[in-house]
Amino acid sequence: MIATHLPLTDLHRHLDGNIRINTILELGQKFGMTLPADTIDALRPHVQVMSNEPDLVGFLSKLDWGVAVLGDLDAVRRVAYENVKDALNARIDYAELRFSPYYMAMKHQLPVQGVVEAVIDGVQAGSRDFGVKTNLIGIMSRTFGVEACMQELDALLALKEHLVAIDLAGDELGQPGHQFNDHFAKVRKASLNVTVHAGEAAGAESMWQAINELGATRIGHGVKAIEDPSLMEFLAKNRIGIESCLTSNMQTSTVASLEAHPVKQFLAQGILATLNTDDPAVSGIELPYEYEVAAPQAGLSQAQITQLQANGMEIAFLSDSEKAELKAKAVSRS
Ligand SMILES: O=c1[nH]cnc2c1ncn2[C@@H]1O[C@H](CO)[C@@H](O)[C@H]1O
Ligand SMILES: [Zn+2]
Repeated sequence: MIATHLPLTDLHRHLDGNIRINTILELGQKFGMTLPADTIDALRPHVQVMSNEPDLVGFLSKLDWGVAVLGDLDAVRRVAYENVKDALNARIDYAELRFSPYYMAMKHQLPVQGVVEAVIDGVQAGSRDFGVKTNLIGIMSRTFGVEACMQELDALLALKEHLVAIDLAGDELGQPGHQFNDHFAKVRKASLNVTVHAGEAAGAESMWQAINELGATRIGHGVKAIEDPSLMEFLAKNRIGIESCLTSNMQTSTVASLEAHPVKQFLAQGILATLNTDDPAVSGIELPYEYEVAAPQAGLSQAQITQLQANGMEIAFLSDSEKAELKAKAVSRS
């Protein structure tokens, strides 16, 4: 269950992994594109994971149609705006929405910095209209290599005052973190926070690299920490947050089952783990499902689930006063 006296956060949510199926259909039509199907039900298996994928890369291919229909910057703005409405519908009080402008720009060769501007615009409008507090995290999509990521980073840093952090996502096995040391030196110089997808497809060494070389203070997924007791200790002691995404981890075959997910051990160790969605539309889930169905299936007690929710406020990229304001609001409504 979700505790109403605490703010509900989603700190790991890809807005380009959360494009509504009917929006994909409408935009596909608008831009005269041939989609693999022309009804919601027939399109679903092309854009949503229906049964677990064999690996991360198989899972990620399900995001491709959503970004392929972004034919102009208005389409980007629409998708960003709808994401905030979706967050409201999921009862989220504070969302950190992340996006990869290069990936979103790719199919129709949109200007990458224009995509960043359109996302900022759409999310600001959504936040205002729907009353959900949001921040943005810029993603470098490692899948497309070192140079594309540098271009992507430059477009993001040009608008850095609208971002709270930079992330590295995509093919962790094919494009290991050490290739991105220079990129993250720039990120740190720009005084942005660092969160990195690590320990999802690759092992604990990828998490050590993200922390020690890239400067990550939070880790996306981090499932493989369980293989390294010294890393588990380090995460707890140094308050490195873990953004857990239970259903996603099953669908990418990172864990064999929810029961086998290490999030319980993370909490037992005192690690600041949190519950998040990853790619809601692609996974076919929302945050309440993760709290009410996935977390109990992962063997978590109500007290542990509430701990995960409270941890969201600990590791959010917010100032102390912003956190205090969100907490006071939650207490006053409960
Ligand atoms: O679970 C995930 N693990 C790694 N990368 C991901 C995941 N979900 C989405 N992306 C990646 O994030 C970018 C879009 O925001 C894309 O690069 C997509 O492949
Ligand atoms: Zn992710």
